Amino acid sequence: MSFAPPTIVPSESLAQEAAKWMARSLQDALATRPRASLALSGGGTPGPAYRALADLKLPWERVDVFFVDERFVPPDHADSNYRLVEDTLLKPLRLPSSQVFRMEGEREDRDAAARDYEAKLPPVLDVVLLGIGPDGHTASLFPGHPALEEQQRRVLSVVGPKPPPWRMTLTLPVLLSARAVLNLVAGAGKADAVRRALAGDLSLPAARVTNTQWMLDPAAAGR
Ligand SMILES: O=C(O)[C@H](O)[C@@H](O)[C@H](O)[C@H](O)COP(=O)(O)O
Repeated sequence: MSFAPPTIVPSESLAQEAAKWMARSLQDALATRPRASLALSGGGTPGPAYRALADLKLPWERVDVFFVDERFVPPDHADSNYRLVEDTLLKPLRLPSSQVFRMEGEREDRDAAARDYEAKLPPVLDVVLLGIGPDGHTASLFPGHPALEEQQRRVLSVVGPKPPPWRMTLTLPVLLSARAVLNLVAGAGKADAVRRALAGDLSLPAARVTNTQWMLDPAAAGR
């Protein structure tokens, strides 16, 4: 199976275009269902897209926010994906906590935290925002890690090479069953990983999420 052709967007409008893609996908889900689920990644790339999304008009009272992955740090830590999403999306929208399903990175028992998150996840996620690392990881699914082969568990705690090392992540079956998935990528440092993933190099975890639409800036598309 191959990917849909990537969308290439000027760097200055990447955040806005990603926000519009998320909004459209949420609207599509809400057209046929009472509520929609949105699962978000961390990292350095998506913050501006979340800020742009917060400015878009949507029936936010019908949207539930989930997480693709989380670092095992407290929610107010600078490395917390929750904190990123809180600062850029949840606070600007004043989204009530009843609509926010956080991965509990502050827990000592990491496996129990992952199992508890499985219980919170809906059967199918409507909209998922991913990123890719220069090594081809996506979510906190790293190249060569046994978590990549997981078929039963929907959420796992893993140790990865990207600091901070302890992570919680959705697994491939969850990502592959999602209704709309975007991989948002910026910068020349990702160009080689993007090229290899789009060419179907399955040693890259991002290449395994075959239902992904890619949105790249020209530097990330450079190879
Ligand atoms: O929390 C995380 O680290 C992620 O969710 C991770 O999968 C991220 O999307 C990529 O590493 C890209 O991250 P950057 O945007 O920082 O390059």
